[in-house]
This record gives sequence, C-alpha cells and structure tokens, in this order.
Amino acid sequence: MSLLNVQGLVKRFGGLLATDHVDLDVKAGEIHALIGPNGAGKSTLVNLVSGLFAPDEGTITLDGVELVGKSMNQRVRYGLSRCFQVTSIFPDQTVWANLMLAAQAHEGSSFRFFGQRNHEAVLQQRALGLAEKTGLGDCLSHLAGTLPHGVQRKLDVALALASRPKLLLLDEPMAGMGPEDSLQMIELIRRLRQECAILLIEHDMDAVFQLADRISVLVYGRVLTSGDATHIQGHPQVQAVYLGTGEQA
Ligand SMILES: Nc1ncnc2c1ncn2[C@@H]1O[C@H](COP(=O)(O)OP(=O)(O)OP(=O)(O)O)[C@@H](O)[C@H]1O
Repeated sequence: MSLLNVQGLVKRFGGLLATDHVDLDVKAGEIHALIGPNGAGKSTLVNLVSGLFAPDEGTITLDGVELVGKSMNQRVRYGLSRCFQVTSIFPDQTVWANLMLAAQAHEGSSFRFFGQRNHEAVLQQRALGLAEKTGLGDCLSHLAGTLPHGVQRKLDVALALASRPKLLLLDEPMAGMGPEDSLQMIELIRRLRQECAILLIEHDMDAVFQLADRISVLVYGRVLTSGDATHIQGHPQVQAVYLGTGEQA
C-alpha cells in the first residue's frame, strides 16, 4: 500500500496551472525522485504536500490520513517532515544545542511521567542518535552558522529527522555542493532509506539515478511518466525534454 497518495492535485497561480491534476504515490521505504525542467512544478508539489500551499483540487493522504486542510504542524505529527534548505537551523547555537532543541520540540510531550533527570538523558540520547545518523559527531561543539555549507545541510536533515517522520521531503539537498559534499549527501540519503520513505527533488541526475527506486517526471505541472531509472532513461519523451527537442513532449 502507498504511504503517500496524491490524487487529482491542482494548484493555480492566477491563470497559471502549476500543478495539473497530479497523481503520485510513494511507498513505505521507497526513495521517489521528482525531476523535471525549471518551472515544471516540482517545488509547488512539495509545498502542497508539506502544507505551505493549499491545493485548489485533489487529495493528499499519508498513511491513510487526509492532509488537505491540516496545518504544517499537524502534518508533522502525522509523520511528514521536510528539509528547509538550512533555514531551519539556529546559526548562533552549537550543533549540539540545535539537536537538543529539535529533540525537545518533538519528544517534549512524552515526558509527563518522567523526572527531570530522565528527561534530560533521553533528550541527550536522542540528539546523539541524530548526530550519529547524519555524521555530525565530530562537530557537536561548533557553532552551526560557521559550518561549511555541506555540513549545514546535514544538520538540516538531522533536524528534519527529529520528528521521526514516515516520509521526508528533500528539496534539492545537493544544491550548491561540491562533488565531495554531494557524495556524502548521497550516502546519507541512502542510509536514511532504513528510517523513512523519501520524496526527493534533485537536479543532479547522477544522484537521482543512484538513489531513486522510482522517478516521476513533471513537465508543465503534469506527470509525464513514472518508473525506475531504466524506464526513465529509455523514455523518448523524457529524453526530448532533457535534450531540448521539446516538441515531442
Ligand atoms: N508563489 C507563486 N506565485 C506565483 N507563481 C508561482 C509561485 N510559485 C511558483 N509559481 C510558478 O509556478 C510554476 C512552477 O514553479 P515551481 O517553482 O514549482 O517549479 P520547479 O519545477 O520547482 O522549478 P525549479 O526547478 O526552477 O525550482 C512556475 O511557472 C512558477 O513561476
């Protein structure tokens, strides 16, 4: 059964149909990549799923729960999380403080029956687990704002994982990275598959073909086709879109 199920989703900006009756599903444990040329509607679709935008038509369910009409916070409680391209980190705080704050934000309500000391120990354990998962163990005492871009992106992922999501939305996680950081991010995303399903928007096709179980191609707000890397690479209309002979598409 699908974890995320999007049916007949429509988003208009004035006269522009940015999301044109999109159907999409992401299965549990799957990395599903969303690709397409600039302006195809990838970010709009992720913004609709995360709750930043409200759709004009259609349904979005996560694990059977309808998300349309729910706030972004409610969606997080139902198991959705997204990376915000580093804007969610506290730059003046250490990596450790960032992780502790994130752990506290998501574990806070489950401590009614524990004493203060247990509470602190559980938060520390949780923060340490997030650091280990994302490879941040060596820079816990560093101020987040002074970290290199690639490490800040890892911290952003760690913060998004703090809510224990069922589905993680990653919008261009490799943007602005050099080859070494990109490789590390690819490794991190690959490991995350054990934690949650991922809907990945990425322009780096090498990364997409390495990581994605399935790929959906958006063109002019519509899903042109979905399938595995072999299907997508051999699809004539996808080739036309990417090689610039757009008439076929
Ligand atoms: N808030 C908005 N108001 C008006 N138009 C918008 C808004 N957000 C996006 N659009 C338009 O919707 C269309 C889809 O944009 P979107 O950013 O979703 O595409 P994209 O596939 O993510 O592009 P890119 O790869 O360049 O980020 C574009 O024509 C864009 O100009």
